[in-house]
Formats: sequence, C-alpha cells, structure tokens
Amino acid sequence: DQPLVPKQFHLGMFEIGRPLGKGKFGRVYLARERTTGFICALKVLYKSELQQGSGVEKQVRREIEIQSNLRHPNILKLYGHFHDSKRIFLILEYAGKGELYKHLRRENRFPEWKAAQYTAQMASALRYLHRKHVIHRDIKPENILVGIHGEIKISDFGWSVHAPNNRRKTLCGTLDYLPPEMIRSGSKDNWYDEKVDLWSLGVLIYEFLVGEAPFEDTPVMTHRRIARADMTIPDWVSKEARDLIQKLLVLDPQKRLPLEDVQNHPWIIKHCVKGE
Ligand SMILES: Nc1ncnc(NCCc2cnc(NC(=O)Nc3cccc(C(F)(F)F)c3)s2)c1Br
Repeated sequence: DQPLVPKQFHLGMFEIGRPLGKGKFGRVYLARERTTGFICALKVLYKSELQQGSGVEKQVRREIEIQSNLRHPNILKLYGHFHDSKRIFLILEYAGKGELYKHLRRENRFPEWKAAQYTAQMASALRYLHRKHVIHRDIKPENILVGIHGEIKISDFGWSVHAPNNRRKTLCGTLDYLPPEMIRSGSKDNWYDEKVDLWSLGVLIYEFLVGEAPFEDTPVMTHRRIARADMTIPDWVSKEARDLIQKLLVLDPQKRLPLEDVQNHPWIIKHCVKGE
C-alpha cells in the first residue's frame, strides 16, 4: 500500500487543505496528491526556524531513513519528503482523528478500558520499534495521533535514534517524560538504550488514567522527583493499573517490565479482547 510511488515529490503535486495542527516547528496541512487523489498530511518545517546548519537536514534525513522502513498499524507512516529554498516538507500518513493529547485534555482522563487498549497498542508498536533497535525517546501524548478507527499511531520521530546511544538530547519541551538515565548529567557515560521508552510508557499510562503526569511540578522539583521515582498514584486507580505503572517507573532500566510482559499483564488482559 505504497501509493505514492514517485521518489521525487514537489509542492505542485499536492492540493493543500485545512491546517491539521501546529507543532513547535511549523504547521501540518491536509493534502491531496493531484494525480492519485491520495490523502496525506504535509508537515512544513521552515529551515529558518530550525537551528540553521546544525545538521537539521541530517536529522530530517535520519528521521526519514528511520521511519520510511517502519510499517506497523500503530506507527504513523512517513512516505517521503522534499524541500524548496525555504522549507522542508514531510509527506505523512493522515491520522483521521487527530492529536491524542487534545482528546485527553477534552476528556480530562481516559476510562481504564480505553487506557488499557491504548497501552496494548503502544506496547505492540514499541516492541516492533525495539526489534529494529529504534528508540523513539519522545513518547508523550503530543506525539501520538489517532487513526480513523480510533487506533493510536506513534508519530514524530524527529528525536528517535538507533540504540544504544549516548547522544545528549537538547532538552526542549517538557521534562515530564524523561527517564532518570537521560536527565542524569555529569556522568559522561549516561548511556541509555530502548528501556527509556519503557519509562515513558509508564508515564503515559499514568497520564491517561490520572489526567496529569506523575512528576508534574516546577522544573527543579520534576527533575528531583524523576531522579527518585517519587510519585503517588491516587487510590481510585485500580490495583492492576497501579501494579503495571509501578513496574515501569523503576529507576534501574534493567528492572523495568519488558514489553511482552506489559502485553500479558492482568490489567491489559482484563480490558483487551485477545488478539485485538
Ligand atoms: N492529523 C494528523 N495526521 C498526520 N500528521 C499530523 N501531524 C504531524 C505529525 C508528525 C509526524 N511526523 C513529524 N515529524 C516531525 O515533525 N519531524 C521534525 C520536527 C521538527 C524538527 C525536525 C528536524 F528537522 F529537526 F529533524 C523533524 S510531525 C496530524 Br495533526
């Protein structure tokens, strides 16, 4: 199902529709490829806005290289890219129900059955990514979209890398989702691997159920609370959900629950029809 066959794309090939969302780096538009009528999303990145010359083109190329050979129902497809003098365009799969964080904010928090189904889909996508030694590194509601059938799609691989890796992540945006091993500065050997996505999955489940992130606080306090895995889970959260969160938000990356055990956890089994 790779309808966009030509390898050379240009803006004239697309009719541009309504804006779909605004990221910190440029906007996204609904678009239709003129000859095939294929509907997609077009993300426009302004070269001027991206740290000029700091290898951003390399970063986009890496994102495209990583994403273009990923095919999973819960990972947003990136079909290709092109650029003109001022902008870089990413040709993306269109997620019919938009941005997950908007649904979360509107509904405040998700019922346990919905949070468990989203978690099962995340675990399936992350297992697929980790088998390909890709770490997403930026799992959070803002980077998850919802497809037309309500399925979630991990998106925005602008920060993903191949494991293992000790790249310093230039911190922009929220600290909330960062695991202890990524915020620990000083020790030069702050090597981390795909287990960072397990921590972020734990933070995500907490935010699905509680409506706010577990370590949400002032930046200094968030930093300290992450480093101590200092969080409280409200007592109205079911004991199964609490158990899963506590098995993911573990300081030692090696002790975090592996994804296959996440998929077989009682909380997931209870809410997800087998083989969904
Ligand atoms: N309904 C929808 N259906 C489909 N998509 C939608 N929104 C776009 C989601 C994205 C997918 N992939 C992305 N990738 C990047 O943004 N990459 C990125 C970003 C900054 C800098 C850089 C770099 F230049 F530094 F690498 C690379 S954003 C929506 Br709303």
